[in-house]
This record gives sequence, structure tokens and C-alpha cells, in this order.
Amino acid sequence: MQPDPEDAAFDALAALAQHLRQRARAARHRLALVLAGDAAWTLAAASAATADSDPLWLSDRAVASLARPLAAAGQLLGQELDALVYDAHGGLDPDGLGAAAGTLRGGGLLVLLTPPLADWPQRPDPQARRIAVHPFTPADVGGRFIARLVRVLETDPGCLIVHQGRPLPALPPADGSPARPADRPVSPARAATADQQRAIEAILKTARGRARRPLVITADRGRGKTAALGFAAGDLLAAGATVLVTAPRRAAVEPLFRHATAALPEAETKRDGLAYRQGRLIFIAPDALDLTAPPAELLIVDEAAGIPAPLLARALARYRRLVFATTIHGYEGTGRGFEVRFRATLDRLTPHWRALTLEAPIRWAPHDPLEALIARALLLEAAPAPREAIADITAERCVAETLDRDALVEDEATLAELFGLLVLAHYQTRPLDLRHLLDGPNVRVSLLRDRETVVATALTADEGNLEADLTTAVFAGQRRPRGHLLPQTLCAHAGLAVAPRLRYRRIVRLAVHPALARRGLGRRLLETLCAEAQADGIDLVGASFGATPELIGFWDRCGFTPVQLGTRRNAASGEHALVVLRPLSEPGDSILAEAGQRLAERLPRLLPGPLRQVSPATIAALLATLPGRTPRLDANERCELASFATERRALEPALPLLIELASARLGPTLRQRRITAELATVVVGAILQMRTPTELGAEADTGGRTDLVVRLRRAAELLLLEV
Ligand SMILES: CC(=O)SCCNC(=O)CCNC(=O)[C@H](O)C(C)(C)COP(=O)(O)OP(=O)(O)OC[C@H]1O[C@@H](n2cnc3c(N)ncnc32)[C@H](O)[C@@H]1OP(=O)(O)O
Repeated sequence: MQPDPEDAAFDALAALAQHLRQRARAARHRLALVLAGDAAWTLAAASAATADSDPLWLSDRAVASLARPLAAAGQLLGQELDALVYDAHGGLDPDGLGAAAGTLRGGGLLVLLTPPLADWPQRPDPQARRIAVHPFTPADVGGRFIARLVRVLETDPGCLIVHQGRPLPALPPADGSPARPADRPVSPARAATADQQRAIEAILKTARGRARRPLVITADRGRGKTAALGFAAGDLLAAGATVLVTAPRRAAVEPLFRHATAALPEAETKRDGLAYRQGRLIFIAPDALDLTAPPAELLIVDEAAGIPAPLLARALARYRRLVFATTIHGYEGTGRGFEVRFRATLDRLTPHWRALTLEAPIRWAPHDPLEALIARALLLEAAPAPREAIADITAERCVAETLDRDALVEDEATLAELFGLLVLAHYQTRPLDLRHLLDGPNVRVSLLRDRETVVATALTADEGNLEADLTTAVFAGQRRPRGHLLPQTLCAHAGLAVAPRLRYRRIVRLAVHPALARRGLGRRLLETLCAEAQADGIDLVGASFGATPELIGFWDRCGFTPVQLGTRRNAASGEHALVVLRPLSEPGDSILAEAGQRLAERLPRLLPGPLRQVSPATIAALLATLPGRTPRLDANERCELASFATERRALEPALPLLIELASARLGPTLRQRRITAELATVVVGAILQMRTPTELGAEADTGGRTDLVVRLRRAAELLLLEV
């Protein structure tokens, strides 16, 4: 009987894959094998290529009894695998691909199943539904991200591509570098590498030191950061210390607890952590930490980039000895953005903080081909132009452009600089954001350039223009069409029934190069965007962002009016979302007038309730942008307030009158700088949010009740001058 040519081809493929794995194992590197062809062929080819291993399959097809759906990729974090099949016939989720690749250890093989590469970008992609917004369908989503991915795979020196119906390729030449032995543990008992040992010593120094010097540890994935934290925690536990550990998710720090016990065999597992002799290692969720702040010798904050910055700042103020650790290219928020945004707080509160980076990978040898491939494919290392390349420029000298995304995807340098800027400026930029930027059907990318250098960028999305019946359903809270945040918020939360009929351009992201902040670049880009939007017939340009006094100030100075403050805290930023708008048409003018009016009326009423936890400084900044009104106080009531101001009356009886006075006049008085921001913050917290001095403590720096009343008397005096 003649051998089946297809069987022979699969046998040859199996042999090739075996060679690849041998090479991977010898170098302790991770390698990628792409199998490109129709769905059935790639399945059979993957089975042949992984016949001698036991891969985990990520696939939306019924391929193997133990296959997990593509959507489960994120839940694999923390696992260590030798072989993984990612079946992109079910679509390509950039976050999922990144997370899946991170689970492979040295010597492992990633097998990527794709449609034929030449027509993959044009094929419908099931994952495209995640970026298709109403009224677009997944077919309207661009194929640029996939086209770029194909280019990256085809030009990657270490990636082996097998095409259906073509002869097998030769193994790519080995990179020539000598096989790298594992980074040998310096301490065999607990297998810490030299790099980890450095971190352990630094953590112990932080925990035992007298000075207030928090330690910030950054590391890429696979550098053994969590294990190093665990080893150090184990040492402290053995010495009788209490160590608190917080992280966005408990599961993320399980390895920390495991490594802490490595040298403490008889440690006892308690409900909240570990106990050993007199010491305790306790996990505490970030919110609980914020509320209770239990005493401890050391607080470890792992995956700090995934925890809201205001909460980190409060922990920094409360604990003397802290270690912050973060993954540079994590999927819970990027460490780079964390470092830049949190650095200012660290500099202010603890100027002598120390930084330490774990460089050497421990789960694979240095110069890992898969790490390099994924970094390129998902632009994980994208960075804005270096500071040295930034000339001393003015806003006028820059050139504004709205980019043609077909050209952008061919221009790696611009793409990397602008994506790097977004990653740096925004806490939680994920690989999916790159796909959204390139392929979102309602998205535009704009930038300011100084010669070749990208110095500012903005991502915008067109929203609204919804049909009448959909508008009615949105107002009734029955429908939430994807991708219409501004009209949806105005309609469903601010009660503006007609809002979804108008056309909006939302500024999804805005970032100015950090070396060029406050030189008018942000304003210049916004002006250009507004002029373009007006020419395109847009009614309102707007944005929704985590409200802070600084950002409120920026948008206000650029002519945007606040119209809605969310009552829930954003889990990522820890801040409440504020919507701001700038009108470009008559209908836009009337929506804005109505929305602004509603916010001014509703805000004071919500402050003692759902908005009680918003930072008083943020509320004060917001009030300063809103119109004031004449307080509803008769002559007698004014006299009562005056006597409170001059110390003849107690606070409690004057409270209702103070609430009315502050609701009506605090904003304008602050705007005219007749009251300081500090004093206005105290008034917001103590009067409008009705917080106790203890609740206000860290946020308004009151020195107890007596001091608080003195300040409120002074505030009443200043506010009365305005009436
Ligand atoms: C939807 C979103 O993306 S919101 C998030 C915005 N982006 C970020 O927070 C990322 C990091 N930050 C940045 O990229 C920039 O600092 C931006 C975009 C916030 C501001 O851009 P810049 O170029 O620094 O602002 P620019 O110099 O144009 O300032 C315009 C006005 O805002 C004021 N302003 C700027 N920053 C601040 C601030 N932190 N606090 C108060 N006012 C400010 C300026 O004083 C100026 O007003 P003036 O001319 O009347 O004095």
C-alpha cells in the first residue's frame, strides 16, 4: 500500500517540531511555531507537531477534551507549561496571546494556529466583536493589527512558519549565542538567584531600616519577583515580624505565600495568612487595607500598578516601611505608567525612596526568542521618544496631524512612539488597546510632531447619532449600545433624554510627552481636534476621565465644562469618572447648558450620600468650575452665620445654614481665589460631605475637632463676604 502523502508530511512536521523543541530545551529558550492553513489542517498539523508533548490547548473549537476557550487565557497566569497551542481560528485576542505566552517556561513551545497568512487580515475575525461598536458589525473592524502581526511573524528570525500545501521550511539558524545555563541559585535551600538575593536583601533592609525609604521593585514577567518577595517575607516571619501583603487579587500572591513557607516547614496556615512563632504574614485586600490600616512591620504591595493610585498614596502616608512591586509589562496595568504617575507622589511624600529592577529571567534563559517576538507583536516595549531627543519646543512649532491608519501601521517608528506615550501616560493600557487604536471602526488617531518626534497624541472615538427608538430605550435604561459612553452617560445618568441623537467625538486618550508638560501642547492638540470635529459636523467634543484636581483644572482651562460625576469609583484608577464637554453647534450648546445646570443642582445633594467618598480636594476643584447662585438665606440666617464666624455660636446649629452657603458660593469664591484650596477642601469634607474629623484626617489635614471648627469659622467669614 502507498503511504498517504499527507501522513508523511505530518510525520516530517512532527520530526521538525521535535528538533525545534530539542533546540529550545538545550538553550532553555521558548520558541514559536506557526501553522498557517485552513482550520482542519491546522488542527491535524498541531496534533502531529505536539504528539510527543502534552500541550494545553486554547481553542474555541472542540479540539481536545482538555482544551480551554480562548477567553480563559487570562486565567492561566501563574501556571508553568512546556507546550501550548493557541488556536487563532477562533480569533486573536492580543491580551490573551500575551498572557498565554507568559505561561511557557524555558524549553517550551508556543504553537500558533492561524488562517493562511496571506488572507488572514481580510478574513472575518471572531474576536473583532470586542471592538465593533454600534452600528458597526465585526466586518467593519479593520485588519491592520493582524496585517502587522503577520509581518512581525514573517520577519522574526526565530519564528518557524509552516504553510499548508508548501514544503516544510528549514529550521532557522540557531542564534549562535552559546547555550545559556540556568541562572544558578546562590542559595540552594530556597533557590534564589543572585538577582533575587539582591532584592531579598533590599526588602529586609527596608523592613529593618530606621529611615522612611520605601522600596519600588520592578521586573518583567518571569524574573522571580514574587518569589523574592516571598523569601524575604519568610525571613521576616521567622524573626517574629508581622508582614501585610496586598495585591489586586489574592490569587496573584499565592506563590508569595508558598515561597515564604519554603524555609519555614512548620508555619501554620491561618484563615488570613500564615503564622510562624510570633510572626504573621497576612493578606489584606486593598480596600480593607485602606479602611483599617492594621499595624505591621512591613507592608508589601504586589502588582501595585493594578491598585488605584490614591489608595497607594494613602498607604504610603500611613506605613513607615513599604515595598511596592510591579510587573513592567503586566496585564493588570502597566508598570511603566505606574512608575511615572506614582513617582511624583513618592517624590513628594518619601523623597528618599529606592528603586530596584530584577533583570535576569529565571524561567528561561536571557535573550529568549518568544519574549522578543511577543514584545514586538504587542508593542510591549513601546516607549516615547527619549528625553534627550526632545528639543526645547513650543506648541506653535509643532505640526498637528490626524493619521491615516493604513499608513500608520506601516510606520513602526511613529506607532511605537505614540503607543509608548499612551502606555506611559495612562495607568492601564493593554495590548488590546493597540488593536483598538489600529482597527476600531469609529476611532481616529491624532498627534503633534516636532520634526520626526511624536510629542503628543490623542485617540478619539465618534459616538451618538443614535436612532430615535434606540434613544428611547437608552433613556429607559433598557439598552446600552456598545461604544457610546458620552451620550449614554448623559442620557441614562444625567437624565438628558435627547442626548443620544446628537453627534459626539470623545477623546478616549490624550497624552503629552512628560518632558514637555505645561507648554501648551495639550491645549494645542485639543484646539486642532475641536476645529476638525466642527468641520465634520460634530455637535460636542468630550471626554470621560478619573477626576483629580489637576485634570479638572486642565480641561477647564481648555474650555471643557463638567457635566456628570460618576457615583462609583473606577476599579482601576480609584477615581470617579467625570464627563466634560465642549459644544460645537447650537444643539450642542443647549445640551451643555442643560447638563451643566443639572450637575450644579445635583452635586451638592449627592455629596453627603453617593459622593461622600470622593476626595474633597477633587470636589472643591469641580465646584470651582461650576456656576454659583445666590444662597437662600434671609437676613436672620445671615446674622446667625455671622455669629458662627465670630465664635459666638456652635457648629451644629449653624450646620444647615453653612450647607446652603457653601453649596451656593464655595465654587465661585474658590475660583476667584478668595478662599484657599486647602480651606475649600475642609469645607467640602466637613460641611458638604458631612465627614467627621477622623474621616477627613489624611485627606484634609485637619488637626482634630477644635482646629476644624476654627477653620470653618474662617471659611464662613470669607464666604459671607461674597453674599
Ligand atoms: C481622556 C483623558 O485622556 S484624560 C487624561 C489626560 N492625560 C493624562 O493625564 C496623561 C498625563 N498628562 C498629560 O499627558 C498632560 O499633562 C495633559 C494632557 C494632562 C496636559 O497637557 P499639557 O500640555 O501639559 O497642558 P497645557 O500646557 O496645554 O495646559 C493647558 C492649560 O491647562 C492647565 N493645566 C495643565 N496641566 C494642569 C494641571 N496639572 N493642573 C492644573 N492646570 C493644568 C495649564 O496651566 C494651561 O492653562 P493656562 O494656559 O490657562 O495656564
